[in-house]
Amino acid sequence: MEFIDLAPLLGARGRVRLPGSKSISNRVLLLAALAEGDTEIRDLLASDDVDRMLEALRTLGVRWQRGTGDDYLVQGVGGVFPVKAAELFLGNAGTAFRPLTAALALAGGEYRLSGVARMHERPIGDLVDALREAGAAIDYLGNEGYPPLAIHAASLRTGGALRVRGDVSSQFLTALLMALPLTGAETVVEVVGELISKPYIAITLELMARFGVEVRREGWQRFIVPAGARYRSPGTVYVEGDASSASYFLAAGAIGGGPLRVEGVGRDSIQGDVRFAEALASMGARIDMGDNWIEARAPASGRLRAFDMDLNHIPDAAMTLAVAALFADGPCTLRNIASWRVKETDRIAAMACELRKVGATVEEGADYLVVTPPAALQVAAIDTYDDHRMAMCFSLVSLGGLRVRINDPKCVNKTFPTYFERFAEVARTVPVIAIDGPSASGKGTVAARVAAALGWHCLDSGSLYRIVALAGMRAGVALDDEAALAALAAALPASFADGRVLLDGVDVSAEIRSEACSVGASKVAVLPAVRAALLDRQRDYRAAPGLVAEGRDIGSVIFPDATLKIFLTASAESRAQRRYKQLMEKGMAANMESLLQDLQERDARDAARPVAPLKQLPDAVLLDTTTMDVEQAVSFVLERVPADR
Ligand SMILES: Nc1ncnc2c1ncn2[C@@H]1O[C@H](COP(=O)(O)OP(=O)(O)OP(=O)(O)O)[C@@H](O)[C@H]1O
Ligand SMILES: Nc1ccn([C@@H]2O[C@H](COP(=O)(O)O)[C@@H](O)[C@H]2O)c(=O)n1
Repeated sequence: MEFIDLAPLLGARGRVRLPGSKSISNRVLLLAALAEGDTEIRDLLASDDVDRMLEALRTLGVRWQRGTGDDYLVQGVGGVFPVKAAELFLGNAGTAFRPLTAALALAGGEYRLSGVARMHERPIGDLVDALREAGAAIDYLGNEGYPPLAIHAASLRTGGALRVRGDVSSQFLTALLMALPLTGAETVVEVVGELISKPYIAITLELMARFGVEVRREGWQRFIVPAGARYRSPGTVYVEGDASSASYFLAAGAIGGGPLRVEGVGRDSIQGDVRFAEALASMGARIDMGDNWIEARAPASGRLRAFDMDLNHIPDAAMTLAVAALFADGPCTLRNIASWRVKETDRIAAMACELRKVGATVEEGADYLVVTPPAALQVAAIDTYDDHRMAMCFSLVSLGGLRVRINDPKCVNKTFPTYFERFAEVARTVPVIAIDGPSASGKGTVAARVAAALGWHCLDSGSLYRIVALAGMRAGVALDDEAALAALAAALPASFADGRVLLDGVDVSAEIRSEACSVGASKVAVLPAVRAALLDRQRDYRAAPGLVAEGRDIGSVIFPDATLKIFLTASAESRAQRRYKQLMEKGMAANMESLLQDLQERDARDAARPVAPLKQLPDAVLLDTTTMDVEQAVSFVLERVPADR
C-alpha cells in the first residue's frame, strides 16, 4: 500500500491559490458542450473527475481544446450530441455521471454508462425514475437502482410536471434541471422530500442562467424550466477556486495559528461551501474575507470551541469539521449528514473508524456523528477508502504535533492532485537538527548540549542499535540473524529516562557503551530489516518544539527534510584519544591501539554498507572538530539554526 507520512507540525500559515471548483468545472463543461457557440473556460480544475467529463464529451463528439495552463475552449453542439451511440466510463465522478445520464436520456441515442465499483454502489434510481416519468428508456445493467446503465432512444413526453426525490442526493435535481432545456418544453420539477445540499442547486441555477436559461424557483420544492429555453455560450467563464478544498486550509489556519489565506473564493462566491468559514468562526476561529479570498486564524483564546451544528448545507466541507473537532475543547456534534453515506464511500462509517484510530471517542448514528477529542492524539495510519476528502481531512491531524500516515494518498487526484504539495507549503514542521558522523566524533555530546540550549528533545539513535545488539546477545541470537533481530527491534522494550537507557525496565546505560555492544551495534546496523524496524520509532521522537537527532543516517533516511544537517567529524586519532579519555574517566579499561582499530573498522563498516551508509550529504554542513573544543562545536551548530522555523 502506498502511503505518505506527514511530519508533525507546529502550525500552519501562508497563502494557497486554490484549484478550480469541481462542481463548477463539470457543470460548466456540460453546459458549454450543450450550448450554441464556443465557450472559453478559464481555470478549469485539473483532476480525475474533470478528466472523466472531458473524455466523455470527446466521445460524444464534442470538440474541445486545451489552451494555456488550465484554460479550455469548448465548441458547443447546440443540444445535439454528434455521436448517437457510445460507451462512457465515468470513474467515480458523480458530477459527471448524474448530469450525463439525464442529458443523454433526453438527447436521444444508445449509450452505456459505467464507472468504478464504488460508482456502481451509489444510488441513481431516483434520477432514473424521474427521467422515466418523462418517457426516457433506461435499463439497469447491474443492480436495480444503481449504475451501470443502458440508455436508449425513446419518444419523450415533453412538458408537464416531473417529480424527483431531493433527500438522497441533490445531484439528481441538478442533473434534471440541466438536461430539461433539451426538450424545449416548459417543465415543472417538483421535489419530493426535503431537498438536501441546497447550495449546490443554487450553483446549478446560477450557471444555467449564465448560459441563458433562467429557471424559476418556488422555494426549494418547485422549479420551472421555461419553454423554448436554449443554452447560449456566455463567451468566457471563469471557474472559481474550490470552496470545499478551501476548507482544509482554513481549518489548518484555525488549528495551527495562521494566518492562512486561500485565494480564489471569497465573499462573492457562488459556492455554498464558503459557509464553512462561518462554521469555523462559530468554533472561535478568526475569519476575514475579501471578494476573492478568505483568511483563517486561531481563536484569540488559542483553543477551538466545541460545536453542535446542522451541516446539511455544507456536506462536503462538513467532513473537515469532523477532523477539526479533534482540536476542540469538548464533544462536537455533526447533524443532518445522512448524504455522507452515499458518497465516494460511506463517509460516516469511514470517518468514525479513522477518528477512533487517532484516539477520539466517536458516536455514530444514521445521520450524525459525535466526536469527543482525546486527551492526546495517537500516531495512526489512516485508510482513505478511495475518498479524496478522507485523505485531505486527515492531513490536519499532523497539526497536533504528531506524525500521521495517509494510505493511498493519490486518491486526492479526484479533485486536488497537488494537495500534499500545497499543504507542505503552508505547514510549519517541527524542526529537526540532524547530526551525523563517525564514531566518537562528539555527536552525542554536541547534540545533547544543543538540545538543552534550545529546549528541544534529543535522540541518540545509535543507542537503539546498541540495545538491539545487547538484546540479541542476551537472547543468544546470532548478530547476522536478520529476521530474529528485526523481530527484536520491532518490539524493543527500551525506554529513556533522565539520561538513562532502560531495557525491560533495567538500566543498561553503561552496558550498551561496552566495546562488545559498540561492535555488535555496527553489525546489526547493516541489516536492512533491523533498520526498517527502527525507522518509525525514531521518527516519532520528532515533537514540538523541536528535535536534535544524531547518528549515521539521520539526515539521509530518518529526517531527510531536517531543518539543519550537520556532518560532525574529527581525525581518527583525536576521536580515539577522546574515547580513551572518556573510558578512563568512567574507570573502564581501554587500550589506545585497539580503540583506534575498532573505531576505524566500525567507520569502515558503517560507510561501506549498502543501506543507509555513513556519508556526508551534499546539503549537510561539515563540522570538523579536530581542533575545536565542545563549546566551540556547540556554538557552531547553534549559530546555524534558522531563526524563523
Ligand atoms: N570537540 C570536542 N573536543 C574534545 N572532546 C570532545 C569533543 N566533542 C566530544 N568530545 C568528547 O569525546 C567523547 C566522545 O564523544 P561522544 O560520545 O559525544 O561521541 P559520539 O560521536 O556520540 O560517539 P558514538 O558515535 O560512539 O556514540 C566524549 O567524552 C566527549 O566529551
Ligand atoms: N543512525 C544510526 C546510528 C547508529 N548506527 C549504528 O550503530 C552503531 C552505534 O552507534 P553510536 O552512535 O552509538 O556509536 C554505529 O556504529 C552504527 O553502526 C547506525 O547505523 N545508524
